[in-house]
Amino acid sequence: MPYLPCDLALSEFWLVIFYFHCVLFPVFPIFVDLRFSDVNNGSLDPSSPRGVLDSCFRGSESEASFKENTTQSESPSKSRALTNWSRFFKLWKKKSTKHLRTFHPLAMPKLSREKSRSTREDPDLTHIYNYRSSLKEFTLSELQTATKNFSSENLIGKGGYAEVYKGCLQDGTLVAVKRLTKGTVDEKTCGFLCEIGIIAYVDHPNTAKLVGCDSDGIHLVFQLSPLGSLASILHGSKDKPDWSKRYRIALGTANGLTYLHEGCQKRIIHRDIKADNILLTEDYEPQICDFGLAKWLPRQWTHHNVSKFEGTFGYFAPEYFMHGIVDEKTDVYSFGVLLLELITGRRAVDHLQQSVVIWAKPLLDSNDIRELVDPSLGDNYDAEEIDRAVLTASLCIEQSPILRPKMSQVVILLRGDEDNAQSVKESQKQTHRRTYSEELFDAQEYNSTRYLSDISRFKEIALGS
Ligand SMILES: Nc1ncnc2c1ncn2[C@@H]1O[C@H](COP(=O)(O)OP(=O)(O)OP(=O)(O)O)[C@@H](O)[C@H]1O
Repeated sequence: MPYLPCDLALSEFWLVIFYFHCVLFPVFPIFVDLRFSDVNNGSLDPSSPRGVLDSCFRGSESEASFKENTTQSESPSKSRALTNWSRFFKLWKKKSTKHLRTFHPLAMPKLSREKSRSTREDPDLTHIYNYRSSLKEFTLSELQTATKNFSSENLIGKGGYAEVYKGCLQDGTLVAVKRLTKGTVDEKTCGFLCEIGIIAYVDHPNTAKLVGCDSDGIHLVFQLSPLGSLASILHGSKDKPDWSKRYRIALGTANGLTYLHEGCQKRIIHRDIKADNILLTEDYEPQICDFGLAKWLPRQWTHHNVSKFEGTFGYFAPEYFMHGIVDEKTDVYSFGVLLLELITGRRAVDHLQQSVVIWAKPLLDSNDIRELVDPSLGDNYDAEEIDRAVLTASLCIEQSPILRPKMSQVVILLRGDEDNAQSVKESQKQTHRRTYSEELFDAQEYNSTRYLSDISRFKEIALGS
């Protein structure tokens, strides 16, 4: 999977976007909304663990919020989305009562600050241990013993920033030891603190379980996920999961994301939802991992602006790659791409660098379920679950964020939970709260053709194809 390097800095990226707009779409000045929207600078919430990490990040990014504007205009894409919503409610009436065991994210207890038992001197780690007194501190030699000195036979995963080794602790517990490999010492420390600051705080059955870390700050120790990542079983093995497992993975991931967005005391945007970052327990319960790019978002901020493009091409929401905007809806978009992977069995971007969104969009619009569904599933799937998943995916990848559901609505949509149907309907009727990115898209009269063409152009530039 092509990974967009962090060194694709915003300045270079704007050159690319400038090229789009000057050469391809000269009539739309892209900066217009940035200048004319009511943008206020926010400040870091000192109570957030991100505040602890402030010094690492201050100056590299900016955050902004704006006054909400409730006016909106109809666009072809909005009416198509409304059709999707009404298709969904029709489908709902057909009734599906089959429910998988799920965890209600909002039912999870919220973490409270416990009195620090830590005597550690590092203030950042002490702060983190305040949240999770159960975290263990390992010595490097303990981790070396556990992983057979980080031998290649224990290497189970490699990402853009880290290598992950299988390990066995002295008490027999199997763990995954993530060793940060890329960057300078300062960058590694930053990455480590950023990830641990969030992963130590979250606690949900559908998020990865941190066991501890080392005192040098370059190793994170997680519970081992015996099946590895979703990417490895969906794309890397002949024994692909059947539909009921895929459905369980979709629902569990949606629950985990709902918890991050709506169930935690702080809003957490993951920013790198993809098949490689969904780990699986032996009963195919998904666990979201890799919080290296995750962000806290104070409640009063509508969005966050990034100055560096990080993440994985194929999962980027249009407002992210066009304007660097990050909010819950950028995660919803990535989840929609993940859902398409589960339905179609295709990669977000395949070896021919074809995007699953570009491939699936016409089929989603014509509701061509037969063509969409992974041929390897044959007819072995629950048609109602597939219908719900297809509709949910098409809503999640809407180009305009306002038309994408919130993650809690995604859970309701996927479950086909009749009891909550009314509340989703009601929330759809409510006045839409416009986000900054929606203003941008309306101003540009962004349409489906331009959306697909921008994705294609971006793909060409990012992947050099
Ligand atoms: N707890 C775990 N159990 C089993 N395998 C794991 C575990 N954690 C990570 N892995 C494997 O290691 C891979 C890389 O891990 P991770 O995504 O955390 O690294 P990263 O360098 O931060 O990746 P990215 O490039 O996406 O930022 C995962 O895709 C997965 O295959």
